[in-house]
Amino acid sequence: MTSAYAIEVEALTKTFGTLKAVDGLSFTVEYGSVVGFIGPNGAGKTTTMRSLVGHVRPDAGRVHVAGRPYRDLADPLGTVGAVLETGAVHPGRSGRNHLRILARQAGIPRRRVEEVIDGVGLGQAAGRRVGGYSLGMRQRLALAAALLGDPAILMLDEPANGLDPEGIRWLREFLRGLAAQGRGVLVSSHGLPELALMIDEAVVVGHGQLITQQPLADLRKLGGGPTVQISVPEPDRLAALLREQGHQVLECAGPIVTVAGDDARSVGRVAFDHGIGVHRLLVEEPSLEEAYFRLTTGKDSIR
Ligand SMILES: Nc1ncnc2c1ncn2[C@@H]1O[C@H](COP(=O)(O)OP(=O)(O)OP(=O)(O)O)[C@@H](O)[C@H]1O
Repeated sequence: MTSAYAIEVEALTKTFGTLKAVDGLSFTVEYGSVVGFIGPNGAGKTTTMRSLVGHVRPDAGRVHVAGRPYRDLADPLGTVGAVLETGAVHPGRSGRNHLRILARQAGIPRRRVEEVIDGVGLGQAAGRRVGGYSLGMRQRLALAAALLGDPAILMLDEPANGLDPEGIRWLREFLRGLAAQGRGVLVSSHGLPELALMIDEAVVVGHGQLITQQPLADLRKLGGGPTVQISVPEPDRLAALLREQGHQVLECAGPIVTVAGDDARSVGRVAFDHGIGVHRLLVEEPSLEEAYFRLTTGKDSIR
């Protein structure tokens, strides 16, 4: 490997007319990790990914894959595989034929086609016309194409879009597997929760600028700490009693009292000791959705 980083974006800026699609953006992706590239629609994710594979010429900044600009790579297909759109496949061709044509054009041996078909679990569908493929199968086919050159770096633009829960689960396992083999993976999405179980780190962007790059575990904490939610017929009375006992009551809304921390047992005990019937008692873990919302509120950028 020629560089410590699979992907390195430094002070990238790209303007279309008067619109700054990407504005001084910097982040990195390490080998052996899956990084989520997350932001609202129009935040500049696709433009950044297209810059990384030379489809877009940056106005300023540095976009390196495996330590170099894409155009300077000796073996581009063997270095980085990108799934930036999934539409451009001849509908009358079978998935296998589509992959064979790509392989022939790139001087990749035919047997590799069967390997990638197996790798993405296209199975029987490989022999069928692409026109009849579901969105999930199209995604697998696009991934297979990106993997033809056995690249150490993968870039996927919104791969979770339109996938059912089964498809998302498959994608998660698949990307985790690629990272476990030491590959660096960048995967974009407009929501954080969708990627929660797939990624090690998140690069969050808004208006073409970096909001934060953090490990997933740290982002979770931004959603606030855990809370105990207790539903009772006398919420105001219970809230007062809890405060007397030193609990921090965060909210009293309808029948539900929300208490900071995760000590459901002692919250329940206060209700029990004072003869207050408990309808429901649960611990809410800090939510990624909340963290993402806090980070991006006011930064929606459909431009
Ligand atoms: N070729 C282009 N010409 C003009 N404007 C463009 C071009 N490509 C992108 N843009 C604009 O740049 C901004 C950033 O777009 P980009 O597609 O990079 O964002 P994104 O984060 O990928 O959003 P989405 O999730 O909607 O794809 C948008 O306002 C978009 O309309």
